[in-house]
Amino acid sequence: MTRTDATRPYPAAPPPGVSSLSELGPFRRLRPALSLSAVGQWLTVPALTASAVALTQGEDAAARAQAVGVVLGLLLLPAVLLAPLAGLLAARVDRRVALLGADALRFVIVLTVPLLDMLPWTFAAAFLAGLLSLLWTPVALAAPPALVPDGLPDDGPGGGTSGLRAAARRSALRTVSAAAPAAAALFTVLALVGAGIFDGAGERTDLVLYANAAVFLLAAVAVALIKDVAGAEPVHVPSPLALIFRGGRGGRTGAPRGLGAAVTGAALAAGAVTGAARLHAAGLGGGDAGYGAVLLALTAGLGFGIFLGPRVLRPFSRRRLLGLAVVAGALALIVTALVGNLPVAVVATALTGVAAGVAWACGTSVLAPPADPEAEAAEPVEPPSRAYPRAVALVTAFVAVAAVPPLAGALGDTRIDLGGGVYDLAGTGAALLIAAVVALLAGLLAYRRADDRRGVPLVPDLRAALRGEVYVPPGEEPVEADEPAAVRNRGVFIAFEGGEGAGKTTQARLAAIWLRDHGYDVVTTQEPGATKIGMRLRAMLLDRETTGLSIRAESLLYAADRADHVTNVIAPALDRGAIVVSDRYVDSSLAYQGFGRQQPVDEIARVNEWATGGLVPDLTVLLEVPPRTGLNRLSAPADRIESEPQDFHERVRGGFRALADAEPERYLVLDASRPQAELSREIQYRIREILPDPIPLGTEDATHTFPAIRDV
Ligand SMILES: Nc1ncnc2c1ncn2[C@@H]1O[C@H](COP(=O)(O)OP(=O)(O)O)[C@@H](O)[C@H]1O
Ligand SMILES: Cc1cn([C@H]2C[C@H](O)[C@@H](COP(=O)(O)OP(=O)(O)O)O2)c(=O)[nH]c1=O
Repeated sequence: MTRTDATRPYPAAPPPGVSSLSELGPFRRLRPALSLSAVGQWLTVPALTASAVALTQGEDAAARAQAVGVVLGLLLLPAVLLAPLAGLLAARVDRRVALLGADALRFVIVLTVPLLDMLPWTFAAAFLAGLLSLLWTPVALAAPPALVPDGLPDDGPGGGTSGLRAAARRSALRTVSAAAPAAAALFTVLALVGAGIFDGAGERTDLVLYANAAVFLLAAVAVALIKDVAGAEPVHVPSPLALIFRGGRGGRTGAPRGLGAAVTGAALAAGAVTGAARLHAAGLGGGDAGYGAVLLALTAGLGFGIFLGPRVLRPFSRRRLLGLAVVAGALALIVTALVGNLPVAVVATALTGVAAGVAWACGTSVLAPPADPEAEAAEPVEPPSRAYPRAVALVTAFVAVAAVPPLAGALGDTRIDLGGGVYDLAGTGAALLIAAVVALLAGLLAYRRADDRRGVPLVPDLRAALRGEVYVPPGEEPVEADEPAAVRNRGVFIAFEGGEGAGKTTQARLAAIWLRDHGYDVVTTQEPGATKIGMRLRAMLLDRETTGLSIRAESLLYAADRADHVTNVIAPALDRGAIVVSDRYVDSSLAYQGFGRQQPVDEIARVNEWATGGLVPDLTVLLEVPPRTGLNRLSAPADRIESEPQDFHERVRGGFRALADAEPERYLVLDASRPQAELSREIQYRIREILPDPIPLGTEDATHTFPAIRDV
């Protein structure tokens, strides 16, 4: 059996020479400095929010809520509107100067907030801090990989310079993300200390702000002490709005079905909690410490969810889990909204965080795998496959944090008479409830769109997954191999069709390589002649010496080849969960023997349905090329069919087109005169939509092997 480790391209042990990242002195020194900056960056969020609340102390609830919304919105606004500008700046300025400058400026800005003690300056500080974070983040993510020297020996997949750079990039990402719960914890501690020392809310907030400024100062000093942060190089930061505008299904981002809805739902739930947390916690008697606890629950939950995403309920489809996670997160948010108890709100928020993290992990790793993992590993900042979901998450979170607090203020507290008693629904609770319902709808939409086990009931599917099994609905148990009519497979069947020289063989091969790189069990095959009998049939069919073969006999011989092919190659592979990529299938007979030979297409379709037991591809890629262009591409002497006149090939082309037009959702029609690389990228995007989870995840535990990978 062959084991593919392609989904885990980085070896545990780095190559000799430099055996781990921690042996790189500059990297060792930079990491704590970046950690400090990142903690400062995250701490700014609750610190400035608390400042806005303290500065609006005498005002009514709506004005305070509005101030919170403005601070949070301004913190995120630069990332939404000015991302490409930050990329340009980051590319112009020396990395060390950029890191140092961002920390020093943030030190000054945060320090002046308690000194000036004015709401407009708190707002301005939020915008400026957001702007500097936008500049700092791409530089901080690009700096660690740049510290790995060129030319390290490459003694394995992912080893050497490129392997260590990828590891450094992931380490930088972890450093920045892990700082969020650390900052929330620090804020909670500072709030508790402040509450113990000071009576006034203003002084307590000042303590947090001074501490925040001090963290930035320490970070700036730490960066200043490092001499060897490499210089600048181009950093591309795509505009989130442009990405979303272009995005969606079939857009250039190639976002698969359901991903946008899922990320919107998850980010809405997380953003709404972040926006409402300060006021909601205060309403529940929690003050700043309660606020910190909610933020800690959310951020730690998110991190845990991202870790859990690929590991939880392994036999369960990740695509199903994606929508379910969003729904679960929304339900937890409803609990936060309706139950007026701080510990319950903290626990429910942790669950919302975990669910959002699981959704993110499922969405980005399974639904949007990188088209070219190696190229993405080399990306200094953001893998392109993540750019679209990240843009959706950012813009949704922006809307949520900015809109939920003023919405809560506008709704105000409501007293509902329940007959026997009264129920008090806080304004924040009502706003969270609205956000939760929208997130719930987004989750249900994502579930509908991304589900790859439609028709399989959810509860038994979940129960089986809890037992570590894949649920097989009654009546769909594996059946005898010689009965293609009853193929009950879990795999995916992709056919490549088109005229002579269209590039079917080339693209089928490239698609198979790509799929294998992602750990899928792939069987590549072709018609006619994939089996022993098939080879003899192929010889008869294509030999130019074969003369006088009747059209019906020709059709039946192709169908006979296909029947053998399905029974002995395609069906067994699909039954074991493999992805079958076939160069030609039934459509070739319909196009060549039907349209080309001008025979009744429905009769040929009937014969083929019987021969194949009705097995239809999940996706047919039709490569369209003018017959003359295609035939000119071929180098070998023309076979019996290729030697047919031009108008025969024109009819074949028209036939393929008619078949695709009749069932557009099952076809991907491409102009095959375009460059190969472009075509294969489009094919990959489309294939992603129909991919199941990498089945080895489940099977691996049971068998400790991946299903065999073989070419037929
Ligand atoms: N998009 C393309 N543009 C130009 N040449 C191509 C393209 N795709 C394939 N080819 C070339 O055309 C020839 C036929 O390709 P092949 O994949 O064997 O076609 P088919 O299997 O459809 O007959 C090969 O030499 C291949 O390198
Ligand atoms: C599968 C199939 C192929 N054909 C023809 C098309 C091709 O000319 C030939 C298959 O030869 P092949 O060399 O495999 O063609 P290509 O590389 O273009 O895919 O058989 C039919 O006429 N009917 C069919 O059902």
